Amino acid sequence: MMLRRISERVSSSGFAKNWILKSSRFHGESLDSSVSPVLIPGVHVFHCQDAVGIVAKLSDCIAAKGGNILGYDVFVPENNNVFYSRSEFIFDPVKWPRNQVDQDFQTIAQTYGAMNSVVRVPSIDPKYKIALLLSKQDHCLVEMLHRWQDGKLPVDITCVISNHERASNTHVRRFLERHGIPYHYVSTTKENKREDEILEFVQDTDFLVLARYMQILSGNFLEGYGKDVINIHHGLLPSFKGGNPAKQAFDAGVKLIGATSHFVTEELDSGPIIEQMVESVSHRDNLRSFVQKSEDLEKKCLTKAIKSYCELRVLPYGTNKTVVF
Ligand SMILES: Nc1nc2c(c(=O)[nH]1)N[C@@H](CN(C=O)c1ccc(C(=O)N[C@@H](CCC(=O)O)C(=O)O)cc1)CN2
Repeated sequence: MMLRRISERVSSSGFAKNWILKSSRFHGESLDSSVSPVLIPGVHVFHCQDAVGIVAKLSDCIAAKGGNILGYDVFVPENNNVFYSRSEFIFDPVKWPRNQVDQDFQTIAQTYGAMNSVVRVPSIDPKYKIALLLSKQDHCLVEMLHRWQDGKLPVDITCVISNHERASNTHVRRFLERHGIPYHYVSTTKENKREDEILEFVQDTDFLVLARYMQILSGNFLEGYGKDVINIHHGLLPSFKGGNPAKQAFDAGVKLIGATSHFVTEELDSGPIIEQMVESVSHRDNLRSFVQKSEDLEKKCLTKAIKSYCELRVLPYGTNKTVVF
């Protein structure tokens, strides 16, 4: 399943929510780095069959190497004998070298036959490499680029691919050129979606982001790519799948509109949901305000989903759901 890819990646980088620690020291310690260690943040996510003592084992693994847990989320669903956890901790990489962190957690993962066990140390591990795909509208892309530029999106953007051409003097093209990010115009037709060429461009990425890419990706493409693809749908799924969800919602007389970020599966707009955002609408709204409100929601929804994914907050749950810590 697409979501299993998360567990296949040992590391990536990103920042734990609400604190970005370049380094940290325990209270009362000397600031002289030759005396007190520089502590760096790490994140670990774990998914296995439920059993007694998992939290004790995982927290002892961190404490035994002098690590200090700053946050710990656990989820054990009702009537489902599975265990999910996500821990945030700081540690001294001199006392607990990066590869040893992986080995120590892997030993526990083997003990429990874990389905997922992934560690990430933002200040050491390479950032996720992503490619962005879009069609005509570029408001989601621009939002992603600006947040990336502000350092709020811990990724490396390897390229932008679009089935719509953009002149070299446009804001998007000028921004990409300034940052050395290639723009690939891959025109598509109903008969030829040129997926092989797109696959070539994205082979070296960790995951893909569809930022209003209005072409349905084939099962062959998704299988050939073999890693996660995240989409933003400008509607509140599962309602209003497909094209023009804002118009569908307007015609339906809804009082809430929304945006949904989800994993891409072969079936259109049906993959596991990662993030949703909503806003009230009323009889005073028209189609234009529906579209404007939807676009504002989808920009925020997509960037929050990507940030959560990069921070290892998103885990597969059941057949078509996610746990988002
Ligand atoms: N396999 C998948 N591919 C894509 C998904 C997905 O969930 N699974 N999400 C879409 C994005 N999308 C809505 O969010 C969407 C994209 C395209 C269409 C559509 O009807 N496209 C037409 C062509 C439209 C055009 O050329 O302008 C089509 O492909 O026939 C609906 C919804 C991205 N891909």
